[in-house]
Amino acid sequence: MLAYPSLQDRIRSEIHSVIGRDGEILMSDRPNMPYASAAITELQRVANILPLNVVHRTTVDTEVHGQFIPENSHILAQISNMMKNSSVFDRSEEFRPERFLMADGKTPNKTTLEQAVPFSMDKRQCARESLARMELFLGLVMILQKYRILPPKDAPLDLSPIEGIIHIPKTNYLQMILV
Ligand code: HEM
Repeated sequence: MLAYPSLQDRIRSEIHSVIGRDGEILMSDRPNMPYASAAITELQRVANILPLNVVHRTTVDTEVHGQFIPENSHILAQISNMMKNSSVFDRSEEFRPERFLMADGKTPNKTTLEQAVPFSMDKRQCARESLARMELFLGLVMILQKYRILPPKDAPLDLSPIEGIIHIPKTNYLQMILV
């Protein structure tokens, strides 16, 4: 998002129209901020912190789309791969929050949303997904309400992650401009 200041401006104008420049953000404001919500989903799609899911195991012989998987197989689902390569994500390398909204710019797009699965899916999906989603929403809104974030002044922006079990951002000395 840092690489797209105009997109930040669009989110900020949505924030200001709902809670103003100095208002306090509440979770009950989220339904009125469809663009900010879509931008967070897009952020998690393109910059997912978990490159691979955790390992699962089949407890019975299983078949997925005609592919037989015997009992006791270890399964490592590639969440990031799905979010990059699913056919519902048109021009998937581009950062476009609009892909999670219908043409009216407000209604959530169920087709794309159901393929954005940073928290995995079904019974073992992230146990604190709702808490993480709250933290992401409140944190992002509180920052963008007050600041325009720009890339470092004297160095190139490096958005490539430190690779590991989870992806960690590299240090970048950002500019935070009060708006
Ligand atoms: C952006 C933040 C987060 C992401 C992307 C994320 C993602 C995930 C993923 C992909 C799994 C594995 C699901 C599976 O086995 O298929 C998981 C499991 C889990 N997560 Fe998160 N998580 C996040 C934040 C959190 C937070 C803040 C907490 C706790 C405060 C948490 C608690 C857990 C727990 C307890 C499990 C294990 C669930 C189980 O095996 O039944 N997560 N998470």
